[in-house]
Amino acid sequence: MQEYDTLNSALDQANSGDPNSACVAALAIVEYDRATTGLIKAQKIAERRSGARGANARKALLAAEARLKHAEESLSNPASFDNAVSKVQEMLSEVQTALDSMGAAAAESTARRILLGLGFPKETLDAPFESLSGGWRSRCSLASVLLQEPDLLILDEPTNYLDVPSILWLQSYLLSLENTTVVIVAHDRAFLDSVTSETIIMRKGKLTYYEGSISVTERAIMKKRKGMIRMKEGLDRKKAHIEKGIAEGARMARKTGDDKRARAVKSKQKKLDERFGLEVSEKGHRFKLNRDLGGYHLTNRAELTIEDLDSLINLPFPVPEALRFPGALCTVNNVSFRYPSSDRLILDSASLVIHPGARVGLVGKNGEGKSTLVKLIIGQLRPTKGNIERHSRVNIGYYSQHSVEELTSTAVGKTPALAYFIETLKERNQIQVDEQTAFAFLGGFCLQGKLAGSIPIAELSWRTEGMVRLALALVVYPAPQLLVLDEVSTHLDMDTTSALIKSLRSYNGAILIVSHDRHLIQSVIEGAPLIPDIGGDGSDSNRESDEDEEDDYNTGVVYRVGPKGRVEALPGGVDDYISIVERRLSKEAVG
Ligand SMILES: Nc1ncnc2c1ncn2[C@@H]1O[C@H](COP(=O)(O)OP(=O)(O)OP(=O)(O)O)[C@@H](O)[C@H]1O
Repeated sequence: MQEYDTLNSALDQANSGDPNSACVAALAIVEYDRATTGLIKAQKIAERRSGARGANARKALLAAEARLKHAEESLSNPASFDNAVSKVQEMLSEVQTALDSMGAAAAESTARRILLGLGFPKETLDAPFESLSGGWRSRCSLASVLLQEPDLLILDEPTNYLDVPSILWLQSYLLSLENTTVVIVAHDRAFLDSVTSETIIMRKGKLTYYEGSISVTERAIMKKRKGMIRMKEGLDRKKAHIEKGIAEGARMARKTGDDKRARAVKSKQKKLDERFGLEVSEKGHRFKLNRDLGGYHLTNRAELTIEDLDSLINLPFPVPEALRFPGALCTVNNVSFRYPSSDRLILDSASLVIHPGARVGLVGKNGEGKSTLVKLIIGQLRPTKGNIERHSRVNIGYYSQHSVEELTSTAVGKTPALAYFIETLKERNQIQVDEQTAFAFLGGFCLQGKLAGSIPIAELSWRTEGMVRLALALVVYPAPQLLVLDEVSTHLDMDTTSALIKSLRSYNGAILIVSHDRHLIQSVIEGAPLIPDIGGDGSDSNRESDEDEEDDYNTGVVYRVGPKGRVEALPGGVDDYISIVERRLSKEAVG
C-alpha cells in the first residue's frame, strides 16, 4: 500500500510539474521501501533462528542490508539518478507511441460505444466483470475483440445470445471496418447474408469456396444442380433412343446378314460407349474430357454425376389431431403481469389470439418479456390482471430456452437419450412408448444407434446440438395442437435449422415462436423463401430453388413485445421491427 501511495503522489507531481523526475523518484522510493521492508523481515527471521538455519537467515540479512544500501545510494547519487531519468524517458516515449498507435486516448469512449451497441445497459458499464452473467460476459469478450480492430478478425458464433438490436448494430459495425478481414462462423443466415461476400462451406471434411453470401451461394448451387438434372434427363432420353436404334439395327443386320449395317451398328455402339456423357462444361462451353478434367480417361466424355445436396437431416414431426370442438387455442385478454418479487410491470394490457394452425412470432429486445408472455400462454404463470383462456382439449408442446441446461443436470446427463425419452414422455405426457418406436423416432432426429441407446446424454460428441434435438423430439412426439418454441435455434447449425424450418412449415398445428433469428421467423411465420432471394431478380431460375415453398402458405402474425410492457402486432412483420430498430440505432449514433 505504501508503494501505491508513493506512486500516486508521484503521479500528482507528474501532472503538475516535471513528470520524469517524479517517476524516477517514485521508482527509487519504491525500491527503497521494498529494501527496508525486506531488511526488517530478514532481521526478525535471523533473531528467531539458530544453528544452520540461523546462519542462512543471517546471510539473507546481509543481502537485505546490501539492497537497502544500494537503494539509498541510488536515491542520493546524481549520476545514477540521471541514468535512470534517461531510461525512464525512453520507456515513456515507447509506451506513448504504442498508446498512440492503438488510439488509446479514444479507447474508453470507443469501448463504451461498443458495449452500448451490444446491448449493455448504461448502468452496467462500470460494473465488475465478475458480477456479469454468462451471456453478458460473452458479449463483453466480443466487445473487447471488436475494440482491438485487428487486421484479421475471427468470430465464432458471435450472434449467439444477441438480440435483434445488437445483431443489427454488430452488422453495421462489421460493415464499417475498412481495413479488417472478417472470418465468421455462424448459423444466423440473415446475419451472414448481410455481412459476408464470400462463403466457404465445410461438408464431409471438404472445404469449398464460393463467391457471394450463404444464400447467394446456395441459390447458385441449386440452380446449377437443376441444370445438371435437366441435362442428365435429356442425355438419358437421348441414350435410350440411341440404344433402341442400335438394338434394332443389330437385329436387322443379323436377320439380313448385312455386314455394312453390322459395322454401322458397331460404330454407333462405340460412339455411345466412348463419347457419351457431360456435354457442357462448368464455364458453359462444350465439354471436352481431356481439356476440362485432369488425368487420363478411357472415354471422351465424363459421367454426369449429380451431387446429392439434400440435407441428411430430416426432423419428422408427427401430425397433430384436429380438435373436435371449434374455437381459439388460446386467447390472451388484456393481460398485465409483474413478478411478485419486483415492481416492474413486465406486460401491460397485452392481448392476442392463437387459432388452430396459426403462425405467431414474438420479437423484442432481451428482457422485454417475451418468455414471460410465453409462460403465461402455456399456464406456467398467472396474469396479475386480465385473463387467459385456453381450449379445453388443447395439447401444448413447449420448448424452453433452458431445455438444454435441464438436460445437462447431473442426474439426467448420465442417462442415454432413449431411456430419458421414454421416461420423460411417461412422466410429462402420460404417454407409454415402446423401445422400438422410441428408437425409430429418435433416429429421425439424428440420434441413432449408440447415440440414443447407450451413450449418456452428457457425453454425446455434439452435445448441445444433440440435446436440442432430444428436447425437440420430446416436445413434438405428442403431436401438440400448439407448438411453442422459445429460442430453439440458438445451438443449431444451419442444416438443422433448415430442416427445422421445413418441418415447421408443413406442421398442421399452431406454432408460436420466440426468436432473435430473423430468418427463422420470416420463413416460418411469414412464409418467406427457405433460401432468401438476395439477388432479387425474381427470375424463374431463382424460383426453382424454392421447390419446397408452397404458394398458399398460411402466413401469420409477428408481435413485438416492446418497451413498457406493450405487445403490438407488426403489420409488416419482421421488416417493420428491423426498421424500428434501425431508426433507433441511427438516432443513437447521431446523439
Ligand atoms: N422469476 C422472475 N422474477 C423476477 N423477474 C424476472 C423473473 N423472470 C424474469 N424476470 C425479469 O422479467 C423481465 C422479462 O424477462 P423475460 O425472460 O420474459 O424476457 P425476454 O424478452 O424473454 O428476454 P430474452 O430475449 O433475454 O429471453 C426481465 O427483466 C427478467 O429479468
